[in-house]
Amino acid sequence: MSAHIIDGKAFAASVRSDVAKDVQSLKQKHGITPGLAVVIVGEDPASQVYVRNKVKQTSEVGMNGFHFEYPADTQEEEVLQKVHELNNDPAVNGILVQLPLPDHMNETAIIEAISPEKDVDGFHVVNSGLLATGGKGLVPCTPLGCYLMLKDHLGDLSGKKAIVVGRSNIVGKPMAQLLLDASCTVTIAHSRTKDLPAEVAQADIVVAAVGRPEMIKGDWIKQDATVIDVGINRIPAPERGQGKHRLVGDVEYATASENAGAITPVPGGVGPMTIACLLKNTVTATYRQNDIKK
Ligand SMILES: NC(=O)C1=CN([C@@H]2O[C@H](COP(=O)(O)OP(=O)(O)OC[C@H]3O[C@@H](n4cnc5c(N)ncnc54)[C@H](OP(=O)(O)O)[C@@H]3O)[C@@H](O)[C@H]2O)C=CC1
Ligand SMILES: Nc1nc(=O)c2c([nH]1)NC[C@@H]1CN(c3ccc(C(=O)N[C@@H](CCC(=O)O)C(=O)O)cc3)C=[N+]21
Ligand SMILES: [Mg+2]
Repeated sequence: MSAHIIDGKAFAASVRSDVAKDVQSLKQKHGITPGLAVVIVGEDPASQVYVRNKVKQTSEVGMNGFHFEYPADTQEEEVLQKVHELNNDPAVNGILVQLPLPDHMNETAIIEAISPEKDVDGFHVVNSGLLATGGKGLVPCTPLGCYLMLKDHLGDLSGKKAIVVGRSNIVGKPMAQLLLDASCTVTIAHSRTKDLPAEVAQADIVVAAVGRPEMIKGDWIKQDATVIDVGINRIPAPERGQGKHRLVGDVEYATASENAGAITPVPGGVGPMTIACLLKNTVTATYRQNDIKK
């Protein structure tokens, strides 16, 4: 059987249209236009795609976008200064500092400098702490997008066996937390996991966030499992012409589609949902900062 393809692009469009309605109502009833500030240091190619899509969609939903670009050799102090300025700017409701930062910068110090109420990435220790303890913080965009797709496709997740492959602070760990909150039985796999194929084979839900092109093989996937592929890997595509590239996920898509009940494509899966959730978090942050109940 061939898997249902979860259309992240279409789902993201519907999330954005809800966000646009909220933005309209904030403007009309409260005279507030949500503002998202994005800080980029250096030129990571993966980040460029993300930022390009984000800039366009911020204005499409009627929000203000503020962009600050710095060369790779900028001093950390200058970025910290900008973050403090944005923390104190009432026109800015959300702040995102694009990762990775250049090696000479302390990523943690910069993330922790962001006011937790404006941390729309959900990376601040206050927000990860709130997520871990069942509190009301801001949830990281990529895991939130994955979770919304899973809920939309499966409904109740309770009792399902889920595996998250990858344990980064920005994807794997918060993803596992959301699945646990939804009462899944959660396994977190990583580079030291002994028998990854056997672990994956038990899972009703597989979330792949490894960063290695198609490393999760299709024949590991249990019959009818739901597969969420977070990976964004640019690989050479000489068949498209010299020097061309294409995007693939962390899952061997063609073969996984034969076993899975449903699967997210790359591109067109998790990526668009991440941006939609960033806009959603910015609206959520705006409501909370202004003590407005939705
Ligand atoms: N679609 C989107 O919106 C987004 C996509 N991404 C993509 O998701 C992927 C993961 O991102 P991120 O979490 O930041 O990546 P990291 O590099 O921070 O983490 C990768 C994780 O994968 C684990 N890993 C590496 N090799 C193996 C292996 N052979 N077997 C099992 N586990 C392994 C690592 O284990 P260990 O901890 O032991 O080293 C680590 O926990 C990337 O492709 C990235 O581009 C990321 C963010 C957003
Ligand atoms: N502070 C911070 N927060 C992040 O959330 C963050 C980050 N830094 N750094 C980089 C990663 C990566 N990431 C992506 C989001 C969307 C797409 C995306 O829109 N992808 C589309 C289009 C891809 C294309 O066509 O090239 C898709 O998958 O369909 C990609 C990558 C967010 N990240
Ligand atoms: Mg990383």
